[in-house]
Amino acid sequence: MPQSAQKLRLGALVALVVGSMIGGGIFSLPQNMAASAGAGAVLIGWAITGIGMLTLALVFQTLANRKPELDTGVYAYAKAGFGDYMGFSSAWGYWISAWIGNVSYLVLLFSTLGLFFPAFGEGNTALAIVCASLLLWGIHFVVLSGIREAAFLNLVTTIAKVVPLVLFIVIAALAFKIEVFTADFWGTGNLELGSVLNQVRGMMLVTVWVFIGIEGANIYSARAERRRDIGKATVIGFYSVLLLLVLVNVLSMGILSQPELAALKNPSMAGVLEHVVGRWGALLISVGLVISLLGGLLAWTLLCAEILFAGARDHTMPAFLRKENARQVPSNALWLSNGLIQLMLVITLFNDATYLNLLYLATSMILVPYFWSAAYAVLVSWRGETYEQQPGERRRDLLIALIALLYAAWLLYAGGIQYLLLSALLYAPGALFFAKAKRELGEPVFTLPEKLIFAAVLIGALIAAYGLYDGFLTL
Ligand SMILES: NC(=[NH2+])NCCC[C@H](N)C(=O)O
Repeated sequence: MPQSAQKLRLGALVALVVGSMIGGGIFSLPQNMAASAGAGAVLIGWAITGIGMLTLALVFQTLANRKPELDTGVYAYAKAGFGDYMGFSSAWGYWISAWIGNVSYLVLLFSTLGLFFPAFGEGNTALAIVCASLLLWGIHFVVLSGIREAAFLNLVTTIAKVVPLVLFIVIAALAFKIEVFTADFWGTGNLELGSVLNQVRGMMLVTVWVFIGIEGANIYSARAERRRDIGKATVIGFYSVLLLLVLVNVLSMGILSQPELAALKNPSMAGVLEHVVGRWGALLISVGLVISLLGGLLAWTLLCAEILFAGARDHTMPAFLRKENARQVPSNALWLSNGLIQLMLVITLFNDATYLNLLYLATSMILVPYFWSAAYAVLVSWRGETYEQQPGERRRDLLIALIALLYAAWLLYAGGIQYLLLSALLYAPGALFFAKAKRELGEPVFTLPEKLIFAAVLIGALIAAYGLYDGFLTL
């Protein structure tokens, strides 16, 4: 929640979008992708992601231009298009995704330190969780005392993440061997991977994870100097980040084989670079990543609180989340978010959940807000209220929104039933908050269609709870 009065220009908005997309994901991409896909499937997967994410970026652009009054974040689209419960659920899902994402950042941070201090292991050992908790509460009290994101901090984290990325790409391009890349191109040599369709499905959640943050400019749209720049920044940010991601991923597959990549510890970019240049490569990536993650933790902590706070202000969320402390920090929202991060860290310890498991969960939670954003863009261009003079543009926007919607639906399918059920388990308790907010307004909680939807979520949640108890589901 950058709160200075200064308005953001195009350059600053691009930096905001790119900065919110590049956090931890790219640094672990080589292993995360190889865990489920060979080179051929990776190329197909990136093609699907390229088209799908571009249409989603364009959806955010259209909505920023056509619906300027909806500037409180992604959930406002769902609420305007599909009613209060869908709006609430989008805010709830986005918020959960944001704080589970932070849990994954903490695990990745200590996994990175684990490359040098084995006691931290993969970031989920007892020692790692204790230290992660200390860091969590350190950040908590710093934010409570009123710190905001500062331009200087952003500059430092941006340099820290971009320098190692560019260096990696240059060195990896020189070390790239086409024989390595094409050996077992379709992953048939590794029976665990399954069919090509299976491989593509398996890598989909990772590709979404690395793009989370693409909606960043929309969330801060009230602060843009020119409204048109929001959409431009989103699309420019999309292309730059896509290029970096594909290069890091594809070049790695010409350095180590799929099974070798899949066996790397995260952050796997460190392992790949170490293989080429020796130990300093791992050190360089690790230093960049640790700084990037610290910046990311701060940014997403502020955002977690901001989502609940903004929701409480327009009565989507219960009123107690509106409470601010003397320093104008939404303190209840902050305590709730970080309290749940702490709980999740403990669950991570007892479930041996890894960074990869956590990012799958964080990503499946964000699919609902993305889905409703695309659906709302379909609705806006279908109804055509703001398109009176531009039938051609309306047809184009409708087509793009439909593709984005299809992509979002494919993601729900590709993510798989396990994560759908786990998401239902996390969505269901939201109803308590929703009901509280509704009661504060003196309104009935659910409309009839919403009752049916909630019933479906509840059934999913019960199956998931039983599955976790029985052991047929894990994190
Ligand atoms: N802490 C979070 N919620 N992070 C979500 C953003 C993930 C970001 N795209 C990354 O690759 O790291």
